[in-house]
Amino acid sequence: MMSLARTFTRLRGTLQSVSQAGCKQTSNTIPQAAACNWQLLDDCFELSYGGLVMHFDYVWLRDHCRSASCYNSKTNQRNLDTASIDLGIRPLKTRVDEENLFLTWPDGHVTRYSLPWLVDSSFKGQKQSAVQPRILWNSDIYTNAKLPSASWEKFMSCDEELKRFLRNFLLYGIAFVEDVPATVDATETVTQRVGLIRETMYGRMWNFTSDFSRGDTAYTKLALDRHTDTSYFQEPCGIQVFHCLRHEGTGGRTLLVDGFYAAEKVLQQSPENFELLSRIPIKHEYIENQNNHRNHMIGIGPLLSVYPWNNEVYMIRYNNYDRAAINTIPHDVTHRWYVAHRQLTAELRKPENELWVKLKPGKVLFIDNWRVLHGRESFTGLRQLCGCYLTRDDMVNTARSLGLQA
Ligand SMILES: C[N+](C)(C)CCCC[C@H](N)C(=O)O
Ligand SMILES: O=C(O)CCC(=O)C(=O)O
Ligand SMILES: [Fe+2]
Repeated sequence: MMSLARTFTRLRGTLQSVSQAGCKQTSNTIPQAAACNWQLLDDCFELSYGGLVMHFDYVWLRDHCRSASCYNSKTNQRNLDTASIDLGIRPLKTRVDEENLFLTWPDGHVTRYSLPWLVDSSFKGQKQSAVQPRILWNSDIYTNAKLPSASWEKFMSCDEELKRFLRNFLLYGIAFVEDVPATVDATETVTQRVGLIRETMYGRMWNFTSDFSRGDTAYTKLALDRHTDTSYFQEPCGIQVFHCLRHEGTGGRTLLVDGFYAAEKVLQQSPENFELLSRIPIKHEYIENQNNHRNHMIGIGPLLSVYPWNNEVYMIRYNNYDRAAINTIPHDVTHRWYVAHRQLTAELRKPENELWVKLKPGKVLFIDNWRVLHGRESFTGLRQLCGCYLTRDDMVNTARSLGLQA
């Protein structure tokens, strides 16, 4: 027997058309309405609008009803119990005007969707643009952009200055504030404009020298190759803040490399390698048994975390020091993974991709630890570095509150 839904197969309409349940096939062609066409397909609703052909699942459409009974617009939360929707639901009536789509459901409930909202909320609309617009850089691109540092006084008092800073930070993954008093307190104050401090086993604010007070190479005078921090967390810290309060000696420059620029090169040259890096979960580990610090952290995730619908990278974990035994894949895949890792490493190590800066008292560096790798040159003498980690959610939250896309 033909289901009721089947009778709606290929019902179609255009702007201002009204189709009735039971019409086997309707096709309206109002000339001025070319901008909006719709069609009730067997398994989804097809909408052509704003230059896009979009497909909406019927359950999705019922689930996204923003009427007062289905959605609390004061709290912006769904009231509707999604599990109560008939999985075979179809609208009985469809109507479109200049700005909206109206669907009438079998129980008489009417849902109104604004057409631009449907575009924003559709899969096609999402695929059209990056979740996070970025400018990928090598040393020349970054240097030629001549990005101004923010200045402490203005940064603390003026939202426009904070907005400029965050816009650059979101685009490039690094940003500086200068003229900050060379104290831990002022460093903490400056970070609080951006987001919330993420306390870890290293503390809230840290202030360290090469005294090996903790069981990690960071607490020595040795060079550190490019890496991301806390790759051994299930959710690595979003932002790293560095403020060099003191250095009486030589060396100790900071190395910065855009991990997404390197990942993009891998994608262009070898999609298979990119796929291995984005699909294969790898463990990172932090084991500390020293000076009464006992920690064992394990984080599992691919080197490149990507959105599956567009391959956009949103996080890189790259820390060869902290990478744990690879036991998540069989040996043949392991070998292919090493080939892919070698290609990513070669890109990350190209001298033209390296940005070297000497941190000085007063100059606070913010690093997107999900994107930009850092390292340091070996050094001599007393060097004191303070800083903290910040949560990424709260940084983008601040950015959104200032009207930035993030
Ligand atoms: C920044 N601070 C000195 C506190 C900690 C350094 C942590 C270093 C660790 N190997 C990692 O890469 O996560
Ligand atoms: O000493 C430095 O400049 C950075 C060391 C480091 O990588 C870290 O603390 O995370
Ligand atoms: Fe580090």
